[in-house]
Amino acid sequence: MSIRRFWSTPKTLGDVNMVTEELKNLYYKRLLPIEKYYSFHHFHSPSYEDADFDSKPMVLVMGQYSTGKTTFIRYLIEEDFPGSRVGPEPTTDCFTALMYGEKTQTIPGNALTVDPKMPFRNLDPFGNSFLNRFQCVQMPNQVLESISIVDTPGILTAAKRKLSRGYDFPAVLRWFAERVDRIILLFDAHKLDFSDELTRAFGALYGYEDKLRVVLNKADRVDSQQLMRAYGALMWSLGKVFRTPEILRVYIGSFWSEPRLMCDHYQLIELEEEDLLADVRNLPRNAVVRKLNDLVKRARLVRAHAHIISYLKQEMPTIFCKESKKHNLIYQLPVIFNKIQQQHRVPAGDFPDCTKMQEKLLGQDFSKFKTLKPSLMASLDKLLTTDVAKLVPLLQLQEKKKKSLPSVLDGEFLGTFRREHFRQDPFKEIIKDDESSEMDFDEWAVEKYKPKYDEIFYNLSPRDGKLSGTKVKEWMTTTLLPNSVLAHIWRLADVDKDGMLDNEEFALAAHLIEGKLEGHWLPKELPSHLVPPSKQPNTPSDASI
Ligand SMILES: Nc1ncnc2c1ncn2[C@@H]1O[C@H](COP(=O)(O)OP(=O)(O)OP(=O)(O)O)[C@@H](O)[C@H]1O
Ligand SMILES: [Ca+2]
Repeated sequence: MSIRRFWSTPKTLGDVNMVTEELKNLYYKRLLPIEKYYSFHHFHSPSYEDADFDSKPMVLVMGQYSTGKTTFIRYLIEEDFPGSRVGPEPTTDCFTALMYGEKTQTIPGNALTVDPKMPFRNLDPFGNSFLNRFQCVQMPNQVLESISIVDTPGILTAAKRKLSRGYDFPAVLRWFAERVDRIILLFDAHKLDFSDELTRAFGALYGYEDKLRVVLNKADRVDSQQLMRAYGALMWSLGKVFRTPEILRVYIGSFWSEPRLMCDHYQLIELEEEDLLADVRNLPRNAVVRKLNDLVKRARLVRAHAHIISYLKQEMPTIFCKESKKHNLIYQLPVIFNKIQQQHRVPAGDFPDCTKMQEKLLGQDFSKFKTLKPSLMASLDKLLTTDVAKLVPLLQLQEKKKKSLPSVLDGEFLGTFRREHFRQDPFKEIIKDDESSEMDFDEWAVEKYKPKYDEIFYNLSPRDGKLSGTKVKEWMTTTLLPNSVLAHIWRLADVDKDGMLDNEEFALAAHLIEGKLEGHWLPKELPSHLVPPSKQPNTPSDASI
């Protein structure tokens, strides 16, 4: 795809910025003072900073070890990234944030937390053992121009987890879950497994179910009967840990750029892939709405928190028995939650997890807590009612503008061929037995294989010397390569962009497919020695200098 090509263009940026600026303004003016006043950051989550509002939409990829997280990311960004390792055993032991950068570089966790331009400053409290396992890889990748992606260490089964990680893994996941736009949770259809660490990690996602997309990966490795069983088991287990399993969308697929195994549900996999990629593609468009949602969610939690803290303060005796009263209050917290709900009409869903709150309260001196400050609460109510409502027309305006943009999807080759695939490796690898080719324009690298490709070409009965997209697609899909890869090959091969292939272009397509099946990378753009002779620009002699 170059996935990027389907994302909003900078034309809408003005409005996006307007809404973002307004969100920042609301946060700093209305929310932050209350957060500070009631020590919200200590209990729940660090304060937002500019970078939290300004950063690109982020996708968190998580799941049990070896479910194909790193492979999935490589597939999304259509190239390999520094430090990535793929293998059957637990391989990734780092959180890696993949972000756009002019040049490829790796920034270690400790440096990231001091960079105000990065949205990672307040990861600091997770300590050194985490920061040593956190890094950012910047690279000039087209997909990363629109989104950032976070690769996470695989979640281990109890048997594999001999050593603890040395940092609060679920808490780190929660930190990311709060800030990202999408959480992609991978399962292996072949080896479905629910460990205790996994269940604990789910706790970290509590309240962010709306961002979650579940993937049942490697679905081509099992037959339909096994797939049905795996799907059923997955839904059952998810139902036990999530409050609203029915809204969870599960995508069945095999997300990598290798040929798939032929199976009864092959077509389903293609459709699901299309759906999930469309979802990811739409993230930049929905990013502002997501930020608004998260701000509202946070404001509601802040409101509940302010009521809890001030209630506790009010119940504390001034002089005697402070400790015993404190313990009593902590014990009664569920009842207190109930009271606040009724007295102040705070919805039950706005409250934090009671057990976690009890744990946090243990170490606190309640007498230092603050009482309810009406002016702050009024400001918060204003945020939740009028201020947010004022932003809606801005969002709609933005929505309208988007629709008027010419859809880049138009004119794209065939419905399902929306993605193309490119890799960074030097293309000469593909023509490995052509080492002698010293960029000689007279010699087309595909020429010597052309007769065998011609045979296929003429067998497909071209009309007026050309094959239509539909016919070529039919033939291409017999290779079982994912559509994303085939669409990229199509883009490279249809040199004159007329939506059809002549015999030279077809030979080129077939040559690229063969190279891919042999395990070589595809080039991003067509190198000149692969451009068919009839499509070569005019002879070099009249090229201007
Ligand atoms: N769609 C797929 N179909 C079949 N095999 C796959 C698929 N995706 C990945 N694999 C294989 O599964 C193994 C694990 O892949 P990968 O290392 O990407 O997983 P991971 O979730 O990142 O693992 P870890 O948690 O250990 O980092 C690799 O051997 C990889 O080749
Ligand atoms: Ca990995």
